[in-house]
Amino acid sequence: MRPFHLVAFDLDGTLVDSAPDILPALNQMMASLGKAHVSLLQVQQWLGNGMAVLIQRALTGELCPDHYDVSEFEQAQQLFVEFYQQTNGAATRLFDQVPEVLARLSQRYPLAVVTNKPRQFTAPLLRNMGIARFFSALWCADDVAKAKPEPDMLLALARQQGVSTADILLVGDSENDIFAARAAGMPVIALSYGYNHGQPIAHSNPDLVLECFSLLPDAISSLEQER
Ligand SMILES: O=C(O)COP(=O)(O)O
Ligand SMILES: [Mg+2]
Repeated sequence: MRPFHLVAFDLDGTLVDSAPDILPALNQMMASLGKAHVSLLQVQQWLGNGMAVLIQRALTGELCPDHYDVSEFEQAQQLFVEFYQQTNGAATRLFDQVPEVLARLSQRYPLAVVTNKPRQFTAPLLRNMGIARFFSALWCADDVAKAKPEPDMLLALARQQGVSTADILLVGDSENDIFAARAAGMPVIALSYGYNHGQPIAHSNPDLVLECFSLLPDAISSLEQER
């Protein structure tokens, strides 16, 4: 039995379903550039690698956007930032049981958010969803050199909090969370309901896969028992 010292959460697809606000912002961007609309399903499959990659995926229609026009991308990014500022939080919803479980876990562990979302959208969204108060640390993609799947933000969190990465549990929804956790030497639990490029998250071999957030406290206890 070895307790965790901190629990870190991914945001999009783990705590919040944000695709319903990202979709209209992306489609306003596409319309402004004279391009065809994208679908909710596409957005759900393209989320997870941060804002720049999401925009490149929308512009090319491809998950691995090798070739895109750099000046069109820069214009698109400015447009997306402007439009997402207006939609961020409007239709985004917390997944089932998120505030209840965070309230319970926060009695026991310091909690953190580690997200590929830019900070300018993350901080207001956490406040708007009423969950900012549960977190004592926040690391976003633009706070570090490389976003997840690189481990930069997980290592920065561990350094900042003076906690070994092996004593931090990451909770995420995407292979990017699993790869980052593995590279940082962190145990990781995955939620199966989030965004993972249309693939089952079990394929990325997290320590545990859960179907709903309410199962988290018991799952954390069982991982602690096995350590
Ligand atoms: O912005 C994204 O693409 C995903 O953000 P996340 O790391 O909170 O899932
Ligand atoms: Mg996510």
